[in-house]
Amino acid sequence: MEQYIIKGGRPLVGEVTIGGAKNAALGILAAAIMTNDTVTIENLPNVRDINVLLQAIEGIGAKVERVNSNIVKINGSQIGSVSIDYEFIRKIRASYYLLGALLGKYKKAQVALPGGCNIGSRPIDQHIKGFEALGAKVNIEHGMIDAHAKELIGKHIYLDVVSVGATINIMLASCLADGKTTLENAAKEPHIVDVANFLNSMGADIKGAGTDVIKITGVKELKGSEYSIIPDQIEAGTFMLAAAATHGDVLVKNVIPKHLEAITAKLVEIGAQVEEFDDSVRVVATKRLGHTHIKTLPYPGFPTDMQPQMASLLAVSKGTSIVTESIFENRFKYVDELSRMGATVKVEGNSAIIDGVKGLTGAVVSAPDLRAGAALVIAGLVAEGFTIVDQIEYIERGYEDFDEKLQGLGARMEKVDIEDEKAVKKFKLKVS
Ligand SMILES: CC(=O)N[C@H]1[C@@H](OP(=O)(O)OP(=O)(O)OC[C@H]2O[C@@H](n3ccc(=O)[nH]c3=O)[C@H](O)[C@@H]2O)O[C@H](CO)[C@@H](O)[C@@H]1O
Ligand SMILES: C=C(OP(=O)(O)O)C(=O)O
Repeated sequence: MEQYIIKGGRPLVGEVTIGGAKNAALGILAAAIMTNDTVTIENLPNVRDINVLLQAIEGIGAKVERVNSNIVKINGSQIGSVSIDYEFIRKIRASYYLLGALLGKYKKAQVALPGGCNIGSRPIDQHIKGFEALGAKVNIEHGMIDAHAKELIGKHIYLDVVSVGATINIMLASCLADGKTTLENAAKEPHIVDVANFLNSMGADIKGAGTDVIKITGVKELKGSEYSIIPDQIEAGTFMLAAAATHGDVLVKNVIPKHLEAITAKLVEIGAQVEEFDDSVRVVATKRLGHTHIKTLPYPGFPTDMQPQMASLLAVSKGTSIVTESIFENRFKYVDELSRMGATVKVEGNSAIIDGVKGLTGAVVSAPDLRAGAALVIAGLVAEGFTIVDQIEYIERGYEDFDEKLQGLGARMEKVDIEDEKAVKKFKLKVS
């Protein structure tokens, strides 16, 4: 087990390059097994969730060749099983995409119920509603979802809630169905568009991704493709907020500035400077920033996956901010940890009321989930003294080389073994 040790109090300065989007990559890897040809995927983030999904795909017989840490070739022609029952697959959310992909290709699939971050109850009724509308029978037994159909037939499907996962899953299953599927009240996140673009590059016929009505005309088969995944909006946003919180000056490279608008707008509102270039953004903060109110919403609203990191920034900004979480009911688990570092935050219902303090002090804290973990690292970078963040396996689910990228911006932090007291002492000596 590893942990981060951080000596805070230094502005982040320099350039950082953002990797491929985890949440697009998960849908794309599942889609890749839907053809019997070879698919090459570039700009794949080398993070834990992706590696778990690749192992699952290999486990059912697909050929997975890692060309390097960010390029993979996948061939799904030898898939011998449609049953994914690995203990580890339950740890990731996106295992559910194998349901849509296998159901679309083989008209049957059995996948363990998904895991992912424990940020709320996270039902999958809309995925099931979509599969059933296409003609599948879906049963849940012994922790497994079983879906099968004689044939899948395109339908008009209206999602009762805007769901990223259900939108992608229904796109996956319906692109090999007979006839046309119209998906209304679809999610519009950039990763939805990326998965649709990838499927179209394989020969699918999907129109309207990025709007709330997606039309999918089924095709007989999909073919091989070479595809590069879009940059990770959330990784980029995390570095933008870390730059602002530490009063730094960071050029965040390899991004699509349009995808970052909700974050940029809030940063500008509280007094940071944000300069947009073609494929990078520069964030500069020279003084303590101001307060604002945030409400998480589906894209293009403020992303729930940026809510904890924004709370860390507002915890050290001037004035009172209110952060309202409207997507998941249990996404404030980091608040107690932030309070241990001196933040003044009170949770009332689905809002956190943050009274900004001048500074934080380092403490030993635990990452309760992926983005909350990133938020605690931001707090540690700001805090006076040493912060230890443990349970970093959550952070590594979604951030590639997080410690190394932050070190590249001047952060004094290291990843050390939790048992290795000498390493902690050595780090403390080095930075004192
Ligand atoms: C792997 C992945 O891409 N994860 C992202 C995905 O999660 P995920 O796909 O799980 O999130 P959804 O967009 O599906 O969830 C949105 C809301 O809809 C509800 N809901 C969802 C499905 C369903 O069948 N029934 C239902 O009620 C959820 O409880 C939640 O309140 O989108 C979330 C919202 O942007 C992000 O925080 C996650 O990082
Ligand atoms: C919540 C997240 O991931 P998952 O849906 O895989 O738990 C996330 O990426 O912030």
